[in-house]
Amino acid sequence: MAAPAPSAAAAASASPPALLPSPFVELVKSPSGLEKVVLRGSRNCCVEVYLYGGQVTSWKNDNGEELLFLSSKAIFKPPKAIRGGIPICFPQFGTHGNLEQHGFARNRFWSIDSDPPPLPVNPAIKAFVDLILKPSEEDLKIWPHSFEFRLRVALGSSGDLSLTSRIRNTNPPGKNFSYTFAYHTYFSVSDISEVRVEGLETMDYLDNLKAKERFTEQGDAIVFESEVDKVYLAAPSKIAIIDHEKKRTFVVTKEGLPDAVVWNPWDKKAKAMQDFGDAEYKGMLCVEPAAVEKPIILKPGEEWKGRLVLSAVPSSYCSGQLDPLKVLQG
Ligand SMILES: O=P(O)(O)OC[C@H]1O[C@H](O)[C@H](O)[C@@H](O)[C@@H]1O
Repeated sequence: MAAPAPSAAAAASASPPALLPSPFVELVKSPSGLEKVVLRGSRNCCVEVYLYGGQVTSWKNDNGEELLFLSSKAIFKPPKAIRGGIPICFPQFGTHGNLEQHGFARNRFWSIDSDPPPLPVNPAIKAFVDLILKPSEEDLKIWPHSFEFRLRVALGSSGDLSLTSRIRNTNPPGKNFSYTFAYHTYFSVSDISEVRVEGLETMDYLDNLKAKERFTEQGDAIVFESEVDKVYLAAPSKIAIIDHEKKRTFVVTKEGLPDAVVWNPWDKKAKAMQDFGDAEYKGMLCVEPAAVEKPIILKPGEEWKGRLVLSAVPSSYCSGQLDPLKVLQG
């Protein structure tokens, strides 16, 4: 049976400087009392990751502009997941199973992993941190599987943010497990009605607002005029979110994650959420690389890897010069 994951306080006291050897990586206490790791890049580029949830809550570019949405009403206290940034949905996405919505990884305390198994060296990485989550005795009662979930959060020298998840089945022989997963990424946008998403045209999707019924998207880029909650199936590895007003394009690259969820709660649902401002739906959009339709199955000893890379590039697309292929092929 796996040892329970240490609490945040234990993780901090067990964090000698050797755990965070780089001057670009720092463990700090936030005003809420929760601990976060700060990754610093060139100029004002910076990423913040809470040990609570293993959750990225902030990603800033060279100019110090925030690129992720974090609600002004976010609650930084268990058992609620933090509203915004990049919550990790594991071992269940949404209501696709018997666990609580989006699983439990997003409201558990992760630890800093001082000795992770190696990942391919990427010379473009400026600063990174490795976190780990193992199930506690309580977790094993609700999901009776032993696992090691390793998460690397890395800030590239050009300001790209990457998240690499490695999930290993550490059950005894013969005990497979299956799970669904998502990087529930909240992007900050200037005005949702000025945003369009490219890469999901003509894709099939399950509509969460219509009892998960399957439909096919039309041929145009996706725009937003009302509540959206769709799981696009077998989506391409690159998706672009084009913010006309900000003249900014987010490029989302995903590996090992076939699906992509698109969510905006719009006005009515926004009002119903305790940890979300009534009008905040106008300034956010979730595009979530995910594995939802076909659960991932791991045998004991097997490891799965799922990766997300985010970059924010200036766009001149408001001038009508957009070549979608350039965006989608990088
Ligand atoms: O409120 P939460 O549990 O964080 O879920 C927020 C949203 O997450 C996903 O995008 C789901 O597709 C939505 O159905 C859900 O409403």
